[in-house]
Amino acid sequence: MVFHRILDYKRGLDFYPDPFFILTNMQRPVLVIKLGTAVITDNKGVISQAIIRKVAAEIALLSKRFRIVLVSSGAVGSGKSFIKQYKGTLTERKAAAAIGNPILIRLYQKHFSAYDIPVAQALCERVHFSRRAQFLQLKETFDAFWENNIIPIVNENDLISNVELKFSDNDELATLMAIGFDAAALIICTSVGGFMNDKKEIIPLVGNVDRNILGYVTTDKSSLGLGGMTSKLTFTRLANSLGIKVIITGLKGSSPFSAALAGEQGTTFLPQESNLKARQKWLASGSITIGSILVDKGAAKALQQRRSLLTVGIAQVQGKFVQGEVVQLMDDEGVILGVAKVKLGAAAIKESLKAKNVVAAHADDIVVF
Ligand SMILES: N[C@@H](CCC(=O)OP(=O)(O)O)C(=O)O
Repeated sequence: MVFHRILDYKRGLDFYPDPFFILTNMQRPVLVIKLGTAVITDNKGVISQAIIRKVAAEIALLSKRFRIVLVSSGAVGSGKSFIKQYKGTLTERKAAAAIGNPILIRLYQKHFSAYDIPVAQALCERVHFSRRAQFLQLKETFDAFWENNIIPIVNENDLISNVELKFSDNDELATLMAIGFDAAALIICTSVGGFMNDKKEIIPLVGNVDRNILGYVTTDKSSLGLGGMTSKLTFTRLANSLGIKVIITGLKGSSPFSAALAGEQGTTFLPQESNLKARQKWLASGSITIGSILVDKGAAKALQQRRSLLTVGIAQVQGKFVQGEVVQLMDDEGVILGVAKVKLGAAAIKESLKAKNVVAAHADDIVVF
């Protein structure tokens, strides 16, 4: 009976079990919350203590019902004033992040300690997701955090991330976390408070991130962070296609995350049914922005029929990737069809574009969304 109720809860998040019922660690679904730089920064460009206090208060409550992963940007913003004549070069950003991360984590430590909740810092790199063994280690450590009521606070390990190996932004990192942990929901907090239509009204519910929805995207983004709405929607689409609910929202009101989960605030993007196994989900989430392969109509059809990808069906190769890496597959209009772990690197594919029987990715290593 109890097990049945929890499963309902995980699937829909519409059904809240008795609040006095104590959930064991594994019964609590995973909830990933991502805070962008702009949303935690005040109008003087400083991380706001009042906002961190409010976030800590609500997460302290939610942590009784969920295993929380808090992905927080703000390291570069917290550290850049220490760099003389900061211009935002990659090296300066790395230095600023290394200075800012402990400042940021001290703030979280201070405000979570009011609820006797310790925080742990997890600085992640792309390799933690693109190598399954590394992700499984990260997973074990996070289980230890949750068993001890510790909140993991995740950010990119900016100091040693060079351009090619960087996450595109923390929206990507949060999405990879949500997919890797098969989260019940991913909440992405932005300063605009949700996804807006062309009249600047927040759309409360999106069933499918289709061309119509993508048509509302403007290229506006805050001057403080890295990720804009295009990146949010790209990752939302990926998470939805793997069965994860995404909510793009803001920090309005006293309980913004609960309001978002109840569908009262922000934009909820509904997940699709997903029968993919954990390895396939990992495959779908690994290294998704290293490169892309554009396929012709014939190859797109073959992929839908779960066949291997042959080089003859490839129209274009983008980015530098090597054998064994995971890349996006796109149709001739640039729509993402899925992902594949490639048997050949970008250069080798380009050399054999016209060859008939050269396999670029084996069917077992392809996930079509
Ligand atoms: N790792 C960087 C975050 C970069 C980033 O994605 O920022 P944002 O677009 O504000 O989420 C930092 O902590 O400043």
